[in-house]
Amino acid sequence: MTSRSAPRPIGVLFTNLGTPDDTSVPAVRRYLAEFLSDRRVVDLNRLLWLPILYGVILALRPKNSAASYRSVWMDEGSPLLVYARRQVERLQKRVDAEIEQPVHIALAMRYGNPSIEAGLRELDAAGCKQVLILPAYPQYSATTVATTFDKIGEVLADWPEPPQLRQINRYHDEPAYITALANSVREHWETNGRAEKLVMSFHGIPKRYVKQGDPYPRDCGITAQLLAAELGLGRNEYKVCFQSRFGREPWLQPYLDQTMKAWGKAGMKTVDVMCPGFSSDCLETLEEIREENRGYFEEAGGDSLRYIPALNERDDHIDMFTQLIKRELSGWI
Ligand SMILES: C=CC1=C(C)c2cc3[nH]c(cc4nc(cc5[nH]c(cc1n2)c(C)c5CCC(=O)O)C(CCC(=O)O)=C4C)c(C)c3C=C
Ligand SMILES: [Fe+2]
Ligand SMILES: [Fe+2]
Repeated sequence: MTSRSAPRPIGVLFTNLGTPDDTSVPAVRRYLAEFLSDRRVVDLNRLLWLPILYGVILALRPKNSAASYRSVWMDEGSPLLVYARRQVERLQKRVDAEIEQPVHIALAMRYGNPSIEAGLRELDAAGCKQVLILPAYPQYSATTVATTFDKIGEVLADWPEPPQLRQINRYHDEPAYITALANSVREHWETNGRAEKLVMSFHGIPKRYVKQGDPYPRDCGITAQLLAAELGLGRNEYKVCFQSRFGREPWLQPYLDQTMKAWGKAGMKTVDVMCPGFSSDCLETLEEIREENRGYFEEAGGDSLRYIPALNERDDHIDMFTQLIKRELSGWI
């Protein structure tokens, strides 16, 4: 520091995927159009994909998706955004208490609002010349993390003096993250007892992306192994599955929906399902797991699928983010 004036604040851009602004069909269509036009998400040739996207998907899907969003919407808005806001609010308090230098945390979503541009402008207005990017995805995938960095680069390409940047690519094996996950499972077991199996369900991606080099399933496997070891689970006591398949090509397997149907049919009575890849509850956990997959399991003969909530604004989750930020800011603070 060359000047003796008050130190400049350091910025943290805390990001997640994004969600529609409301549950109307036009708002969901707007969100899906932005999301599904991203080449990192759907990499098909534009001449092939855009007619399918605009002619078929955006004509049909928003109506069903809007109904699903309505079933999970909270008084304050979309769960993903509500939990992300709470995380940032709590994290800001913790960072203020633990780091002497001012650190300003801004929330931004890759698609929709608050946008990446709005988040970067908020940090700029606060005087941040150094910014740490923290995508709230524990496991790296080009479809989530890389596209966030792409968007930040795209926005900053128009700025005369972009801030100095650092980025966090993943935190899939952070001891504090594994501990927080294990705590959430143990608390669930204390209240509900233990089901016959614990399922760790991760969002899927097309297998083809993995063949092209996306390391995402490796990150998921490491999280799962560390968590199983922390909980003392044997190989037959848990299973890793992948959910949220989209389109016709093969995605990562085993598929959660097929597993739930098969287990219900085979006579299993209870199953606990958690989603260690989702830092916040959202449509994919609250609707797809707690409603849709519970239906598959129970209709096939199971008694109950019990969903273990995401880490959301838990203290141990905020502790983990605080530790991560402190470590990644070393040399700046
Ligand atoms: C089309 C391909 C998709 C890829 C690849 C993909 C990867 C991916 N997504 C998440 C996290 C989330 N996805 C969410 C919703 C969602 N995902 C897709 C498609 C792909 N995701 C769609 C079309 C949707 C929208 C909902 C729907 O219409 O079914 C969400 C929830 C958003 C919310 O508003 O609550 C999250 C979170 C990860 C982690 C990931 C790759 C690892
Ligand atoms: Fe997704
Ligand atoms: Fe889904």
